[in-house]
Amino acid sequence: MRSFVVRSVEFALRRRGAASSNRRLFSSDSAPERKVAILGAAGGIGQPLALLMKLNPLVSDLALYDIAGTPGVAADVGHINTRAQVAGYAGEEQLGKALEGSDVVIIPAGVPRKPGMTRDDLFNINAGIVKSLCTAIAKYCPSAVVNMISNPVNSTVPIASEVFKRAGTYDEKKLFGVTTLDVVRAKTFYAGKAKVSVADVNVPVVGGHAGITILPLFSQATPASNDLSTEDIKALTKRTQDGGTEVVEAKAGKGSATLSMAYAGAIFADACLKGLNGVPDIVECSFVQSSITELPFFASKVRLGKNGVEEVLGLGPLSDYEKEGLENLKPELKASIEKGIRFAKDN
Ligand SMILES: NC(=O)c1ccc[n+]([C@@H]2O[C@H](COP(=O)([O-])OP(=O)(O)OC[C@H]3O[C@@H](n4cnc5c(N)ncnc54)[C@H](O)[C@@H]3O)[C@@H](O)[C@H]2O)c1
Ligand SMILES: O=C(O)C[C@H](O)C(=O)O
Repeated sequence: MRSFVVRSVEFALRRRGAASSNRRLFSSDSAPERKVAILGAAGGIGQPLALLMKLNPLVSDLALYDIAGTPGVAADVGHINTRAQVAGYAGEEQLGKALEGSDVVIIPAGVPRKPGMTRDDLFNINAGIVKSLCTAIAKYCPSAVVNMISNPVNSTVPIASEVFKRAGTYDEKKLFGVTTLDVVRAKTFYAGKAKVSVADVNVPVVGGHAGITILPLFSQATPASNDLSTEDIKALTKRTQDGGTEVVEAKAGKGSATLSMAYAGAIFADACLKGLNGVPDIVECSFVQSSITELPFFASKVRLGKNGVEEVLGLGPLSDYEKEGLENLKPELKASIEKGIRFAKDN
């Protein structure tokens, strides 16, 4: 059972982007040492994400940090017989130790939505949490790649950029808003509707990570489907945009997506690690500093490499419906970005 689970996860992770010649190079025996820290590791996302990162053979050290509860999570996950050495850190006084030497820091710390809330309603609590965690990152591991999961991502990423700028450590190539869950959802919903194998599907999702700022580009979905009507595409777009709310409502007050988010976070962190390790042609969608539109941050396909972002890829050809969606999302995304920047400057 153990080897089946580990091999399945290893296979799934390697299948995504690593050429077969790289498989041996990045097996657990010869992969470079890589430390990954998860901040918020005792939470709904943090715990399953800790499990998935412990199963990733590219991770040599896994630091699990939260305000409380991490010694138990670390003891539990640490008994799994895979490569990563696990350590739990609880409380602010242990944050520095958790971060020191990290190559990748994943941040799912903060409060999740309840039914009736928008992601922006989380701003007042999560902005301060993200600001203090990023201040510590700037101090203890200024060169780390940062994967921001905490909502509202459209504002928390700009907050992080301002904190790093103020500390003199900002490297735009190393700051990522994790929008992989939007891609995961778009792939699942498209495969179901187009009746194609979900394992073969690709759908870029651009813009941001909230409501209409999430813009799936089904006109670029592969394999292409001629069977989908305009109404089908509109319904798929709306379901992808409302995917988070669908989960929040189904959980009825017990939080938002955790398991699918942990999966998405593990896929994105794995892509970052592969990029750092020099695996070629690693492309994922992410919310990054960007000049492909007039907005300073934007989610699009990004090529990952040894320094983080190697190239921010363009939008490609858009349908008229997508062009309209792009124009509609800009005012909301701009306001969320500016709100984050203002918060960081004023606090
Ligand atoms: N980017 C995405 O696609 C996406 C998807 C799902 C959820 N989220 C967001 O992720 C965040 C976490 O969601 P969750 O369901 O895991 O919530 P949760 O409440 O289950 O867990 C959050 C954890 O963060 C910890 N925490 C709070 N303040 C902290 C601090 N200062 N330092 C370290 N840890 C701290 C809490 O103790 C808790 O363990 C939310 O903001 C949610 O909206 C983002
Ligand atoms: O919807 C949420 O509040 C959580 C997350 O952003 C999601 O997309 O599931």
